[in-house]
This record gives sequence, structure tokens and C-alpha cells, in this order.
Amino acid sequence: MIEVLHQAGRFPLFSSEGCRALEAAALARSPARALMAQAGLAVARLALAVAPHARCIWIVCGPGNNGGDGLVAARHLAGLGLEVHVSHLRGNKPLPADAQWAWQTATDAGLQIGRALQAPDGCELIIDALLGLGLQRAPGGTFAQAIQAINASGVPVLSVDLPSGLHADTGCPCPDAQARPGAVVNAQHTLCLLSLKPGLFTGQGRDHAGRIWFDDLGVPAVDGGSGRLIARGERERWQALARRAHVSHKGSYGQVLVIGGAAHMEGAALLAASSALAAGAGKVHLKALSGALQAAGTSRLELMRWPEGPLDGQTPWQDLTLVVGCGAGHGLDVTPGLGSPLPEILRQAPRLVLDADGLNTVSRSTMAQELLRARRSAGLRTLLTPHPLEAARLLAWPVAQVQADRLAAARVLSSALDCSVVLKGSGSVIASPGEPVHVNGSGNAALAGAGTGDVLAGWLAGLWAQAPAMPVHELATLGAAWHGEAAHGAQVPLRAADLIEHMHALQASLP
Ligand SMILES: NC(=O)C1=CN([C@@H]2O[C@H](COP(=O)(O)OP(=O)(O)OC[C@H]3O[C@@H](n4cnc5c(N)ncnc54)[C@H](O)[C@@H]3O)[C@@H](O)[C@H]2O)[C@@H](O)CC1
Ligand SMILES: Nc1ncnc2c1ncn2[C@@H]1O[C@H](COP(=O)(O)OP(=O)(O)O)[C@@H](O)[C@H]1O
Ligand SMILES: [K+]
Repeated sequence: MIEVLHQAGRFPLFSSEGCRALEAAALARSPARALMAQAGLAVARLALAVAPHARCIWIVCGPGNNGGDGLVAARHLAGLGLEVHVSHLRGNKPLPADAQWAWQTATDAGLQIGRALQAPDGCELIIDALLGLGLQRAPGGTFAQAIQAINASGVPVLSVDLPSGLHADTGCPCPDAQARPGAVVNAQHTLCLLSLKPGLFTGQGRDHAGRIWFDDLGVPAVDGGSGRLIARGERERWQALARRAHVSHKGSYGQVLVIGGAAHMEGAALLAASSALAAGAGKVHLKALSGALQAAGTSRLELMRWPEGPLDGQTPWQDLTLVVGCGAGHGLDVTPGLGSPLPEILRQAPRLVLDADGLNTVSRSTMAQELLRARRSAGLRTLLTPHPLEAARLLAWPVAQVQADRLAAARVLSSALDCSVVLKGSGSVIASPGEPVHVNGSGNAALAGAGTGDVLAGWLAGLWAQAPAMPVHELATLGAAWHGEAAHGAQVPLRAADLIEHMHALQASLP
């Protein structure tokens, strides 16, 4: 059993369908009931580890195999002499065979199984085994009552496989975007069984799941087809890649050009440029869209001002990694200063990070969308870094639809525009044509402040300038992981300029 986000590595994620296929294959290879017996034992062990002093435990079981896992755990915990109260919510349908076995062995062992919808007096731990992978609709009736009672109890909760009510594929509280969100358990711990589910790591998953543990029940990991969770260890790959030779010089580490910073939004472009510099780019240029920024001094004396006036045919595109769009307007009100050079940029720039108002401009221009789509086949590479609203504009979807299935939204956007995408937010989703989707496990709500996205865009370009051949999907994964990691243990709120310093502090030092 591991606490998955604390491990180094990339872990396969499985859709519900993939989980079912893995489960069926594992069941065909194991003796009857073996998986559920192991799952229930793992739940009991984790319960003892996270609540070692608890004497009274309420185990809330549902009508499927998730409930079966809870019943097996109940039998083990009661066998240790703990006061175990079991509520079993089942309809008129017969229990699945494994859960029926768990029910029978629990009652044979003398467990009393009731239907109470309240935590017993003196309860010190709740085990939530109500609903797992089999969630079909938003919980109502007694299920909703039980979830509300669990959440209102103030008692620590360990959820089995998933917090009940959370959808495994999406991290949403209901199976589809149209349905009204249902109740979801708020757990302190979740023990995910057999295979990792993407919904634990993106959308609302992290808020409901608490600390996420994983037990593969002895079934070897295979690629789940649904993507990969990015846990720890990405930065270490970079440090091997980006070794600096003694004889190197500023020309060895590439050049970044940031285009942005319209009137009143100058800070965004400065943050992106400062971030590219901290990431290690050899030279960072700033093409300001506002006269005020052009004229003003900056706290970063290393930045180089690009000349005033339009970009021309002399621009050395091949030498540059571009960040376009940070602070180039207000929402859809983008400065014309960005619209005019954009077609030339889309036709020429070999490495382009398109952020914020660069994305808003594209969402309003079919010509820009066509130019964007043509880039990959022309050997030009592009990384889009939308937050959910920017993604919604590009997709012409409501933002709720983007958030209802973030993996799908990132995949659709990446394939529609034929480029790499980082869909930002809790559990950023990284999608690229022909690549498995990555879900970034690092980061937290300390990043929920203005300008942290500009820092990410600049950092990505700063890394890319130093490693121009790096595949965009890998670059995006590395940048998102690094950005999130810098927020771990940071004071809240984390100001964007300070975030750059935290990210810089994670760079390797040279002897
Ligand atoms: N079969 C096995 O050996 C294993 C099963 N496992 C466990 O089995 C779980 C999956 O089991 P199931 O497929 O039985 O699914 P669940 O136990 O998650 O739930 C399915 C049952 O809940 C009902 N249901 C669905 N949504 C509902 C709602 N909103 N309100 C009320 N009832 C609702 C369904 O009609 C069905 O009866 C996993 O999450 C995991 O906990 C794992 O431990 C791996 C091993
Ligand atoms: N709750 C959160 N958990 C993890 N990451 C977050 C959270 N909130 C914000 N972030 C990250 O912070 C950044 C915010 O970007 P964005 O919304 O574009 O901000 P801005 O436009 O102000 O720079 C993104 O990288 C996003 O993934
Ligand atoms: K559950």
C-alpha cells in the first residue's frame, strides 16, 4: 500500500471501463473471493494505521462490491475487539456474489448488521463503503441521507476505493454534466483499490478524497489506456537532461520572447518573462504591448526590451521560444496590438506557448484556428495553457461542461487544434496528439491567485528554450509538475512573484 502522491513515478490511470476489464482479468486468475478478501483486509489495515486509538467505528456499506469490501473490513476490525457498527443500505436486488459472501461471513462471525443512518455515539472513525466504481446516478433517498450524516458527523472518514458519490472517471459529483450534482462524502483518507481512477486527482476529486492511498491487491500494473498520474520525480529527469557544461555561455541556453502586457496588464508579461529567466533561459526579451511597460523600469534588470513598433520580416523566429498572450487584454477584449502579429507568429514561430489573451484571440478567429491547426504538420510546435474558461471559449462549450469532464475537454481541444494542451486547475490535465493524457498530481490552492498562470507559461518557455528538441508533451508535464511542487508547503496565499522564487529554489545547484 502506498500514499500515491508521495511516490516518485507515473502511475497508470484507468477509466471505469478499464478498471472493470482489469478486475475481470484479475478475478479470472485468482481463487474465488480472493480479491475482495484482500481489499477488505487492506481497508482494515489502513483504518488501524490512520486511527490507531479508535475504539468505535461506523462502517457504512452499500449494495455492491464496495459494500462487500466494507463488510470484510468490519469482520477483521470486530475480530480485533473493536466496537464495530455496520449499516448496510441495500435495495431489493440480490447482492453480487462476492458481496453476498462478505455479508455471510460477517454475519457468521457474529456481526450485527443494521440500517442506522447516523454515526453511533462515541464513533471515532467512519468507513465509507457505500458506493465505488458502480455509481450510476446522483445518490438520493437513504444514500443521500447517509452521506449527509457522514459529512455532518465531524468524525474522520476513510473512503473505500472512492468517496461515495464521486464519479471515478471525471472527479465530478454526478455521472453527467446535465444532472444535478449529488451528495459526495468528504473523506480524510481514500484507499483506492486495484487500479487508480482519474477522478480522484482532478476536478473535485482532491477535495473529497483527502489523502489518497493505493493498494493494487497484488495485480501487476499495466497501462490503463486512460492516461497517467504524474506523482513525484519529474524535476529529477530535467536535472539529468539540463547539465550545464563548464564552457557553456548565455548563448547555450536559448532565447525567450514574451509578447504581452497591454495597458493595465503589464505585470502579467513581466511575470512570464521573469519566470522564463528563472527557469534558466539564456536571454529573455520582452515585447510590450503597452507604451507604459515599454518605458517603465522593471525589478528584473536582466530582461531585454524588444524594440517598439511592429514585428517585421527580420524577426529571428528560429532562435526564439515564444510566450504569447500574458496580459494582452481583458477577457475577450484583447488589444489589437496582439491580433496583428498573431498570424505571422502562428506561421513562423517554431516553439510557441500560447496563454491567456493569445488563447482568447484564437477563440474568436477561425483564421487563427486554421493557422494553429496547420502548425504541427509544418514542424512547428505549440503548447496551449488555458484555464477552464479559456478552454471553454476555445471549445465553444459552457465552462461547466469543461469541468464536468476535464480529461475529455483537454483531449478534444488537443485533437481539434492539433497541439499540446495544459488544461489548468486542480489536477491540471496535459493532452497531446497521440500521447496518453497526463494528470498532474502536484500543486494546491496556494496557486489560486492572479499571475500564477503567467508564471507557468514563462517557465515552460524558459525550459523549452534550453531543450528545444524536448517533446512538447514531456515539456508540459515537467513544467506543470514543477510549478505545482513549488506550492507544496508554501504560505497561503502564494503571490505569483514569490512563486517564481520558490520554483527557482528547486533548481539544482552546481558544484
Ligand atoms: N469484485 C471484486 O472482487 C472487487 C471489487 N472491488 C470493489 O467493488 C467496487 C465496485 O463494485 P460494484 O460494481 O458492485 O459497484 P458499487 O459497489 O460501487 O455499487 C454498485 C451498486 O450500487 C447501486 N447504485 C449505483 N449508484 C447508486 C446510487 N446513486 N444510489 C443508490 N444505489 C446506487 C447499483 O445499482 C449497484 O447495486 C469497487 O469500487 C471496489 O470497492 C475492489 O475491491 C476490487 C475487487
Ligand atoms: N486549487 C488549485 N490546485 C492546483 N493548482 C491550481 C489551483 N488553483 C490554481 N492552480 C494553478 O495556478 C495557475 C493559475 O493559472 P491562471 O488561472 O491562468 O492564472 P492567471 O491568469 O492569473 O495567471 C494554473 O497553473 C493552475 O493549474
Ligand atoms: K466508497
